[in-house]
Amino acid sequence: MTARHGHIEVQGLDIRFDVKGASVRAVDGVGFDVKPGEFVSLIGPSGCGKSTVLNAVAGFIEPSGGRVALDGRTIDGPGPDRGVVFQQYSLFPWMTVRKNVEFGLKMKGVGRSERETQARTLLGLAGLLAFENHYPDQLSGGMRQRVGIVRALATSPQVLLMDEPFGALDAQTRVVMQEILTNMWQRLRLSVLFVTHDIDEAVFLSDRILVMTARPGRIKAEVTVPLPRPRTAEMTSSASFQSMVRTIKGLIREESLAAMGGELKDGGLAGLSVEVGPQGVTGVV
Ligand SMILES: Nc1ncnc2c1ncn2[C@@H]1O[C@H](COP(=O)(O)OP(=O)(O)OP(=O)(O)O)[C@@H](O)[C@H]1O
Repeated sequence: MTARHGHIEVQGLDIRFDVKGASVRAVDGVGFDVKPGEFVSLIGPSGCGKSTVLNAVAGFIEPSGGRVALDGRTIDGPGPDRGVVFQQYSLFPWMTVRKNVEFGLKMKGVGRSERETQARTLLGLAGLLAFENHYPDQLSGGMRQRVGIVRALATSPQVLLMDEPFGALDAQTRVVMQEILTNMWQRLRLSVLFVTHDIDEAVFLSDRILVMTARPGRIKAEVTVPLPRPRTAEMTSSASFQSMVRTIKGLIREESLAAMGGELKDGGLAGLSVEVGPQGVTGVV
């Protein structure tokens, strides 16, 4: 199945925030697109503006300049064509798993039996059907986040926007969740914009990775991931996987160092030299 909708276009995106009366430039002239059915990750040093870009595509933040569009229409607010998943599980604790998934459908006016069928189909795809009548606090973190993804998918969005969705999970659960997500994505073929700090995760999941500069965030590099699909855990130890991880790590390291240099300057430490010995930093002179 080929997706025909879900083309995200970001052109010349500038975003500034007012902080204590001063204008802080978070994102500066960012441009990229996500083709229908493509999986694209945004990665970069902390504070470079990844979440800000994603929030602009979600319609939660209004751009200070530039344009964000979905299928040719300028985005001017949140909408059911975009499902969003955050790191914090935002499930309603008083609703069962299935009722949580059905919520968006109910808001759209979908009838009871159709809601139930759609929710159960997606829960089955995520391996959660046996838990449909459980409450969120009866589930593990990984299961809760799977429900969060299913809930975001329930209204059949054209685009899934994910901000560090596995950031709160332990390493093993995270790997399993990545496999589940890549399997679900392959069946549904909707466009995904995925924000992460985890380079291995970005390479494992993505068709393309956009590496951002330190703040103000721009696109520093675009890395295409040529690994075949379906992706398997074994691929992560291949030479080409590891080489991509090294390349991206190098790009982010340059930016993290640049950002720290800036912070040192901002803190009035410019001009000082750092002495580095075999045990690490030994003094500031
Ligand atoms: N609502 C806001 N008001 C003021 N400044 C903000 C706001 N949201 C973000 N910022 C600033 O914009 C910059 C980019 O933040 P953003 O959260 O997008 O970065 P990020 O790359 O997602 O960071 P991290 O990887 O640490 O989550 C940061 O300097 C942040 O402090």
